[in-house]
Amino acid sequence: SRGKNLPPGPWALPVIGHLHHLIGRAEVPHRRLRELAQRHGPLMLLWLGEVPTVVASSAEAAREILKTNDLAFATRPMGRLAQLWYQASGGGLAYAPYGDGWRQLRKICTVELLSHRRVASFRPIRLGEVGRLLHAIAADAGEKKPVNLTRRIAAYVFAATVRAIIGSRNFAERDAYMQMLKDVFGIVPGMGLPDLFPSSNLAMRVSRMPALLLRNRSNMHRLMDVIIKEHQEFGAAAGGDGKEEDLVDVLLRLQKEAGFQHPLTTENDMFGAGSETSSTTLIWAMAELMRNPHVRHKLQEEIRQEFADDSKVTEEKLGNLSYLHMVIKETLRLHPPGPLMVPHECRTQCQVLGYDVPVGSTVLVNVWAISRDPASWGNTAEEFLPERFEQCDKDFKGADFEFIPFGAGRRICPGISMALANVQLVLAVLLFHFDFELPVGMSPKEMDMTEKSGISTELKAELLVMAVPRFPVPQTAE
Ligand code: HEM
Repeated sequence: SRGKNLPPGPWALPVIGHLHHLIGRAEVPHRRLRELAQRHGPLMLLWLGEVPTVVASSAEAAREILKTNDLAFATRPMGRLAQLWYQASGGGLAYAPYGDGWRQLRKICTVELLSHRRVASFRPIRLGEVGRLLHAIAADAGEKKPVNLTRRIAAYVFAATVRAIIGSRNFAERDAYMQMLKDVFGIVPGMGLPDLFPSSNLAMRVSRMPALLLRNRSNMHRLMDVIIKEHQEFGAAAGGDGKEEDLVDVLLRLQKEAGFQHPLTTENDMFGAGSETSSTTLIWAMAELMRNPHVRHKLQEEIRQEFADDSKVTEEKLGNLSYLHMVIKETLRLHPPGPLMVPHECRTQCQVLGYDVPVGSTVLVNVWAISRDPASWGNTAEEFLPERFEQCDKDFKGADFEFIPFGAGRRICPGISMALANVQLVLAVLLFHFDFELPVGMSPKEMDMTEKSGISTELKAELLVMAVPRFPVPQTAE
């Protein structure tokens, strides 16, 4: 650090560095990091065990990292757990080091897998699965029992994602796969012992995470291998029977056509990044709507007016629902599923807010703190107030860095269209077909909104509601 102007931070201890400020605390890491930033400033340097970690907690700091110095921060830190998870595949897309391999995968993702055209081609899948979701809720309502929205929504998103990726609902051991994904997503990146003390073999041996990751990795790969073999044997779905290609078909085709080395390593990323984040967003949105009945009623009125003549929701008209879009933005502002984004790493010497950022340091952007900063959002920053988006035209590309739930710059989330297609549709159909109430005896103010920490930050308690059918649920074609 000699001669360097390093970012400030709280007091540190030998060996563990600043870990005592984070570990063993009741708060989830992004909340604790905001408290520290309020005392030490919008750019801090923390030693998390052996790992120098720079934490950005203001829109200005985020802009300098993700725009001004985008290239210097374009890579990801590959901790020991990520190395175990990805092994020879080199980081899938989400953890690939910046370079040709990442560029190739990223292009495939944006042009082939997650383009607007591809997302539109999955419309029949979404409609089919949304039909199942509505029927399941109608059945719960018929029996006058509470609907477990957390489970129902997670099952919808997972099924829609599985079908987009493998082309079928028939996925051997799908519940087991879903649970394995949940376990893996429960690990906060960079916070496991082996990541905090990468030079220590003892850390690797005493942590239970390596065994959990290895077990889940080999089971998930075994299941995916069966699917890939089936696709190879029976050919692409698009081969003549008029069915759209699924994502495994596309990857296999590209690998054959261009001899790519990497493509087949992205499918687990797609399952994880695609399903956990979208279902987390939907559950937070429904929880906020239950806590704020006036917002729910206003949104319901907009949706019912738009679709009154059709007696069902159609995707083509979702673009007309301006209040729905405000509700989704407000949900992602207060509850970004990745509150600390996905970690970046500093590759070359550079300055942020006038401080020198050490080469090789892990960089966390506290998106959660930034999107609740009163300097940008005023004294209502902690409230759920979708109308605030009426006055400002913030989009998801993070132009002013006050609102970056999908990140920004080169590594911005490539799945925005896919995520929004699911979130918009599910919210619109639920609120069109049903009225929702909290179970008897529970008031909106009493709802437990505690967060559960993990790669994506979910609502800790399961969301239980009473559903009352208003418009008949359509028969699905399936
Ligand atoms: C509401 C839903 C979602 C949210 C809030 C979200 C958020 C994010 C964030 C914050 C990042 C890191 C950006 C950065 O480091 O600058 C990211 C990366 C990524 N997301 Fe998403 N995401 C969502 C849905 C999806 C979906 C549906 C997919 C794909 C099916 C997806 C695929 C990815 C991938 C592959 C990356 C890594 C990109 C790279 O490193 O180049 N995400 N996402």
